[in-house]
Amino acid sequence: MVGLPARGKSYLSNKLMRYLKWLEYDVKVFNVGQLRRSRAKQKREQSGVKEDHTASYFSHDNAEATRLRDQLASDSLEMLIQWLRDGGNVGIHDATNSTVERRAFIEQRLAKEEGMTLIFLESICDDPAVIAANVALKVNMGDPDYKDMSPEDAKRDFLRRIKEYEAVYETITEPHLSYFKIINVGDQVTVCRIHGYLQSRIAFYLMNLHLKPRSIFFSRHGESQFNLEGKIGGDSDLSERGFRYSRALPDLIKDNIGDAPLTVWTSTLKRTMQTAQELPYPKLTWKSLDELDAGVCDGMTYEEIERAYPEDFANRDDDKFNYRYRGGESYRDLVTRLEPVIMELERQENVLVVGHQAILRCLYAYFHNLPQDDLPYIKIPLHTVIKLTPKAYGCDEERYTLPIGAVDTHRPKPKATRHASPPRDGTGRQYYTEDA
Ligand SMILES: O=P(O)(O)OC[C@H]1O[C@@](CO)(OP(=O)(O)O)[C@@H](O)[C@@H]1O
Repeated sequence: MVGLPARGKSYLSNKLMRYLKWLEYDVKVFNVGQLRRSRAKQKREQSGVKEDHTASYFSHDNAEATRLRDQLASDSLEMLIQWLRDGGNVGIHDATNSTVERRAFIEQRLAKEEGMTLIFLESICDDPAVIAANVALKVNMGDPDYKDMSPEDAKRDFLRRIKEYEAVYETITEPHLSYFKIINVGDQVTVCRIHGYLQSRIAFYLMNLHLKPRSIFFSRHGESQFNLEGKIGGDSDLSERGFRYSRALPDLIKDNIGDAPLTVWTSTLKRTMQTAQELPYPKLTWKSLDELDAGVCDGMTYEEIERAYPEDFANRDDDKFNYRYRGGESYRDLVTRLEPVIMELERQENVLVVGHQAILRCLYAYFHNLPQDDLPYIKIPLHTVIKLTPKAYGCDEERYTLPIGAVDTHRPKPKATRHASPPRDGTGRQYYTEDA
């Protein structure tokens, strides 16, 4: 990363990490500010010495502090390189890296490693509202740098820190470097020496980002005939209760967003289109939103599948994310199929996706950064609207359940599986961090 403090570098690092992880790359952010704070904490605990990390520490006239900061950035880079050597795919060095000299140092260090590609991502931001929001986030989110200061003093100090960086900041002009430059989070993206699939995907993703406030609504279709009969897949009509849900949905949405514009997305299957039919908004039908293809099991109940294909049934319980139905799909296949949908969801403003159980689990897991093992078991009940509001880190969530009965199609995770998932923090919320 390259950029002044409060330009959303950590925001972009974490967002990019979430996207690439969802696409199954192994990604890690190495935040130099976090390293600085954890080392200072260690020192305080061991020797009682409390380091001063107020703005003067960030002054480039302060030779000793500059040496310390360069050392931290270098140590963090070494950790990143080691992590890549151990098999990681994408390491993100989240620091200011705001001078030609610092970038040259990184370049020289990486030239010694075989098979590693270096790309800079510079975040430039001259929108005062975005900068002010980032400053407020830093000051008001209990950042350890400012835990002993009043919010006013913290803000003053942080603005001084920004000034210290402005004094030496050099935007990327080195013509030989590979880089993306992103201006005001998605308004403009410049790419230089970007090649190949992964790099192009990243460029494409950055181009579609925006910070406008908006909400994303998820609803499964109303209860279907197949849901009532416990059958999976198919293309059945809604049940009588499902149609009642489709008639009640417009008021629920209207109560929520008033006259704000909204686009409704459905799959090509009858149950989602019937659910959306009363909604007075522009609609888009996506083949990519069709439910997970259950192959030879399409139209069967879980009991029938267990009887006809006992081994498959057990394998699915054993590793539901990877299990692919005979002649059909796995959840892993769905994630690949849904990538264009995610890209478009990032670009859009208010959207209501009227989808299916498996499809909505995949989309929901992206927004909440949930691990693969948990993804196929996420609860997406019928007759419930889930509202996600993207925030600086992660999403706020509200759920609205309409009082119209429906069957429960959720099968819980069996108790003992061979691939028990390690405990992970799947909230998607990250502590707000800044530069070293
Ligand atoms: O992966 P599991 O938990 O089986 O859930 C997916 C299933 O959900 C269902 C309902 O059981 O979705 P939908 O309501 O859209 O029909 C099936 O069609 C689909 O196969």
